[in-house]
Amino acid sequence: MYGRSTAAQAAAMALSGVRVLELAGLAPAPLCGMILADFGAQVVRVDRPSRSAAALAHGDVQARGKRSLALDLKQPQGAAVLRRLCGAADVLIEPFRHGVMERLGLGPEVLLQENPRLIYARLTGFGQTGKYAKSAGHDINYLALSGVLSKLGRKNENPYAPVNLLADFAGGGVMCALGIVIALFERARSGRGQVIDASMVEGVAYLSSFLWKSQNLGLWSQPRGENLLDSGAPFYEIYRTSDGKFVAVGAIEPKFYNQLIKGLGLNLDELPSQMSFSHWPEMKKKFASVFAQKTQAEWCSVFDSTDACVTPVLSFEDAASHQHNKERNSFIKNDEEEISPRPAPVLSRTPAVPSCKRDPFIGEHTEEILLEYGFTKQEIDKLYSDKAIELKDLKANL
Ligand SMILES: C[C@H](CCC[C@@H](C)[C@H]1CC[C@H]2[C@@H]3[C@H](O)C[C@@H]4C[C@H](O)CC[C@]4(C)[C@H]3C[C@H](O)[C@]12C)C(=O)SCCNC(=O)CCNC(=O)[C@H](O)C(C)(C)COP(=O)(O)OP(=O)(O)OC[C@H]1O[C@@H](n2cnc3c(N)ncnc32)[C@H](O)[C@@H]1OP(=O)(O)O
Repeated sequence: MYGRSTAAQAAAMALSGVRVLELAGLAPAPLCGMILADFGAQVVRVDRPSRSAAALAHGDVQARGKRSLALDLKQPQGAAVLRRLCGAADVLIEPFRHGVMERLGLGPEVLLQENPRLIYARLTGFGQTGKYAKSAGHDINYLALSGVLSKLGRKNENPYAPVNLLADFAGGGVMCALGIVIALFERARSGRGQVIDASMVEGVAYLSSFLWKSQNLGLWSQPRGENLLDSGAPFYEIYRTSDGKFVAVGAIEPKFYNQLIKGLGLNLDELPSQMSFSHWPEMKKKFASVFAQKTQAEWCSVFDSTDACVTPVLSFEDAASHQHNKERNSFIKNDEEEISPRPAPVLSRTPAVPSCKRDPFIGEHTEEILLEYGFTKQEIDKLYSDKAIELKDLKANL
């Protein structure tokens, strides 16, 4: 576990040389920037100066591999700095509601006119147009509007939002990163940037294409929580074990189902057929009573070397130390001993090399970034005295 890579590998990462400006936002944009940084992009997070309450309340925990520049965009000099930075950047990630950037004089027309190669990624909940474009919202709202939330949940219960994983991160952060990489790929051919309208409603809806396009297969013909893959089936369910832990069962195909039945010590010939929907509730009760007779570890020793599709439901701590995950170095540790998932997927020649350094403090790299982007020391001093930028301030994050 926790393998480290060399500087040469870091320099050879797939996105090395790509300059990204990420305007600080809540959960999805930081993930998007972190993915790009993990795969080698030079990501600068543009923070509000830490004097403001909004900056203090930020608490970004997805800043791995990024540097921080504290810039007051509400000041004309601050907005001018961002325009100049965008002139030399490849990607801008913008996490505000539609209209915010336009009010600051930093809309796509302005920035793309100055740098036609710029990829301007607008990561929002509802997108740039439509009735809700200017409304506030969070993951749960986007998930609801996509139609997906209506499918999630147990029988006879209200719909259930699985933390903020689906809209914020999968449909938002990851989908936006995909859009950026696609646009970078296209730019290599055309030499031109473009605007990405990454709506989390649409991102999560797109992720759910299988659900939409499989409706005619009868997979979703029952009410929520009574179908094959939404906890209706006894062989696609989570069961409690005798030590209060859980196992996940996903024995869909008959050959795997047979192994499940064998491992549970049941006799296939004495059970209703696997796909007899009307027997599913009764079968769930039977499976639950059998699983309750052994501990999680005991069930693992029954099923680990079979194809019954039974796995332990692991805590974060147990996941990081599980033999399989350790064998693949699936979790990494940074200089502060924090454990987190290794970037995925693994590229054979140019894998991600996540930074081991602690996250940046707000404004920690303001000066070095501005110098790197061609600002003179005098210009930086002037911006500082005008309070348009903030320099390293370790107190801000203590
Ligand atoms: C479910 C998730 C949300 C999870 C959030 C949690 C991760 C965090 C929420 C609370 C945090 C904790 C709390 O703060 C207490 C602790 C604080 C401590 O420091 C750290 C630990 C904490 C426990 C802390 C921990 C965590 O951080 C929390 C638990 C989501 O769904 S996230 C997805 C949200 N949606 C979007 O991102 C879609 C697009 N964005 C929007 O729709 C809006 O931005 C949004 C999210 C609705 C917010 O609206 P808001 O009115 O606030 O902003 P905007 O309209 O976009 O306008 C931005 C304004 O800010 C100005 N501005 C921006 N940058 C600068 C700058 N550099 N300088 C100056 N000004 C700037 C900009 O000009 C806009 O101003 P105007 O409104 O005047 O135009």
